Amino acid sequence: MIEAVNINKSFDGKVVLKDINAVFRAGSTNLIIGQSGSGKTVLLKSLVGLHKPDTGSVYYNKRNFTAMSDKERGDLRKEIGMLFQGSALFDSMTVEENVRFPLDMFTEMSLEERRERANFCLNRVNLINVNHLYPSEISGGMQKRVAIARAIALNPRYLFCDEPNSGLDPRTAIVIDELIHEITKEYNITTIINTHDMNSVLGIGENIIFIYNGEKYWEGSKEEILHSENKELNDFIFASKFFKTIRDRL
Ligand SMILES: Nc1ncnc2c1ncn2[C@@H]1O[C@H](COP(=O)(O)OP(=O)(O)OP(=O)(O)O)[C@@H](O)[C@H]1O
Repeated sequence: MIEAVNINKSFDGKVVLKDINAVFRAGSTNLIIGQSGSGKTVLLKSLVGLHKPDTGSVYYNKRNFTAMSDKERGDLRKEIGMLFQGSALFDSMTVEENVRFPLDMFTEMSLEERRERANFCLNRVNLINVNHLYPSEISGGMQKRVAIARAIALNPRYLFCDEPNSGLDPRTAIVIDELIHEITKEYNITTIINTHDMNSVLGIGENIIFIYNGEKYWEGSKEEILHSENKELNDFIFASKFFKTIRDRL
């Protein structure tokens, strides 16, 4: 579980996050949604320690991350997997080397053990016989799977995903969402996902937080979101004609 308590963040006097309180549960896909510029990325970066909140604290399973020394924070980061926008694979490394990378960096495992673990993770995301290929030789959906395999290589307790299905066709996007959801359940990971994608919201939104102008305006599940009375949330989700039609039929 990750808790954000009274998080405030400004840049050059411009308030970007206002008193955010949120609980992100283990074994759940927790989604942060909101329009462009609402503060989702700044919140995600504040949770993971890439931004220091001006005030407020972040707790990882009751451990106060904000108050930790650099060394303690560094140790805790080994429990965190990250899935960046655009996969962020290393172009000059093969698929297997990409997945092995965190194991090479942060473990004392032998080469054989690291290769075994990389293969286990690649199998888990249904990638077989592509170990020797380079990222440019595989599809965008496969690149995302490699990035997921790399993110779970160290057995993370926490997984952060920034727009995990950006750039993918709708069908592949659903496959990637479902994979993240399955892995979250299987390993009881606290997963936090930044997204604009309403398909993700309705597919895997177990706990959804809606940010509007840096404030948390709404919180609920995918079952609740289509029935919300919150005007700003409705303006956001029903900006799409498709979802408006769905609501009108409910
Ligand atoms: N390092 C920074 N310095 C100054 N301002 C910043 C910085 N990072 C973000 N901001 C500002 O904070 C606001 C929120 O940005 P943020 O990237 O969190 O939005 P977002 O909701 O993630 O948008 P998007 O969906 O487009 O990625 C924006 O006005 C942005 O310009």
